[in-house]
Amino acid sequence: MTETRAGFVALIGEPNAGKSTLLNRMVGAKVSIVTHKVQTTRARIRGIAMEGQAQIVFVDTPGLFRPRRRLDRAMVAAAWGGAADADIVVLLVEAHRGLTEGVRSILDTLKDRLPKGTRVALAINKIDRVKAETLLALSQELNAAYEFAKTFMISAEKGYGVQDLKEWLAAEVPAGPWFYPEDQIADLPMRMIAAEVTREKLTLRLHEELPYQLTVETERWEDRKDGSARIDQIVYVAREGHKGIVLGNRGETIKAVGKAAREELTEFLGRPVHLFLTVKVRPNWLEESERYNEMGLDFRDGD
Ligand SMILES: Nc1nc2c(ncn2[C@@H]2O[C@H](COP(=O)(O)OP(=O)(O)OP(=O)(O)O)[C@@H](O)[C@H]2O)c(=O)[nH]1
Repeated sequence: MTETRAGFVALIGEPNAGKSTLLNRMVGAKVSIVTHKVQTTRARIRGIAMEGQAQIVFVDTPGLFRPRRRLDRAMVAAAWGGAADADIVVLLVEAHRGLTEGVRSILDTLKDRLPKGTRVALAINKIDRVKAETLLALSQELNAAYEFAKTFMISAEKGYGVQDLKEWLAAEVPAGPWFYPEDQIADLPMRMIAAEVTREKLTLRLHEELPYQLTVETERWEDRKDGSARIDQIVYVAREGHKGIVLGNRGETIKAVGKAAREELTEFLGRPVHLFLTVKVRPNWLEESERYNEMGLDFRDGD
């Protein structure tokens, strides 16, 4: 039996570089809604891909751009947080835009901030939009600006080169046990999506009242014979007092949140959903959250 491998890979690049498209190609279509949520929740999202005996856990970071407002700074910090935790970083550069000022500033930040020894692969994306000569020149220019571990020419949209990149990542992640058992991977994205939908509805409903130490986990997911899905989730809060806020007067807040989340999930899944929400106090939430954060199972806002 071959040895198992597992590691974290951060996809970085300017906004619109194609990170979500690439992630979806490597992980599967199911995460697309999660990455769409990045824009609204500013959460760090991960998807998981298996390649042979390797488990690749992707960190899809919010777009890296020059910080202007305070919020932007928080987003950029969150993006770099993801990159610094990773075993391997993949920088996506758009073939038709080339070495832009934005890419230059990312390269500078990589030199300054990335822990020594973290390998960075270059993926020149959207190669379907340019001629071969342009590509070679661009690859040389970029490799002169940074010492990349490897250069890939890909089209995330059309799928060119994506398998090569995935196989390389699989070989590069450290040897070691998988972070997730194989049978959990299949529905993990769906569980994450479902938890994120409820989290979003809570945010919309509670605004600034929202206890910031709050997390939603999908405990159980049952696909029923009649085609519907039963989803059980737990909303964890850190204090007894927070429980009252989330429940609301006579439970009206949690009921409204559950209804809104159920409607969105029903629409997304295209079949009836029975959603059951329970609010629980978990005082040691903070310590645990670090663990969950590491595993990519948590969706708190970045600021
Ligand atoms: N022609 C072409 N278009 C692509 C390719 N990959 C991605 N795109 C398009 O580029 C646009 C941006 O792609 P996304 O995957 O959303 O980019 P992103 O990096 O996740 O963007 P942010 O979430 O804003 O950071 C979309 O319209 C994609 O369809 C490609 O290989 N070729």
